[in-house]
Amino acid sequence: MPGSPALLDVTALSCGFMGHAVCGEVTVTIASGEVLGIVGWNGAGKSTVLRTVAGRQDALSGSVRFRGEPRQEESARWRRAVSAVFDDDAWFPGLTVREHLHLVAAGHGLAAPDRSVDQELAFFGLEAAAKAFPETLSSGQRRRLLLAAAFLRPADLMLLDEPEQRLDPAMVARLGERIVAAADEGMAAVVVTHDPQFLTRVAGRCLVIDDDVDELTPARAAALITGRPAE
Ligand SMILES: Nc1ncnc2c1ncn2[C@@H]1O[C@H](COP(=O)(O)OP(=O)(O)OP(=O)(O)O)[C@@H](O)[C@H]1O
Repeated sequence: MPGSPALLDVTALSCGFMGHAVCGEVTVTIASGEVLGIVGWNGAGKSTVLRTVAGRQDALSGSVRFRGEPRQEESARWRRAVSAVFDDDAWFPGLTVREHLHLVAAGHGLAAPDRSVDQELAFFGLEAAAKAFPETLSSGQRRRLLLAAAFLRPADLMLLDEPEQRLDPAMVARLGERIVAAADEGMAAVVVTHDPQFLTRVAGRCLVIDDDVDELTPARAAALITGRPAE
């Protein structure tokens, strides 16, 4: 809508530890329906930036605004709107895969929780593991469970840190389709990835994180991280 605020407005955000920035300042605006990729070498600061945007660690300086207002990481409004997947899975050891998803469905007040949970179990190929406890899952199955929980709940914005990690190629392709479909319905996403194919499949724009932070097209960013010239 003309004149309406961006969904997410990141301005001169400096991210790091103990007062030291790990990368250049980030300034970017994201609208509903946009998918922003983030790439960069190991240790460049991608996860630190995503965690800072999410409010999981304090910014050194700069701001993050959500729907035109300062993002308050502890507010129910922000947590209701934002679904995040980081590499820090934590489970209730006594709950099965299905029960974890039911917990998420109940927490977000889904109208038809049984059907929604069944759909995500099917989409993420977890039907056979529905009665398993997390500790008995493979690392890829645990990642599938994290993603199933993230997609089960409603979200206006998804923050995904290397979501393709540990997934088999068929699941990576399905995940890409799922992100694109969600964006087509208005969800915005920020996706950190090392996978050039996945990047160009899902992202409409891309930030390259380094001492300076630049915005490139996903095709150019994919060429950069694979070390070949862009076509
Ligand atoms: N808790 C921490 N305390 C201090 N420094 C940290 C901490 N976590 C990460 N760092 C440092 O911050 C820098 C950026 O780390 P970050 O995890 O954001 O990189 P990344 O781009 O996501 O890397 P990768 O591609 O390997 O996942 C690295 O030099 C890392 O050693």
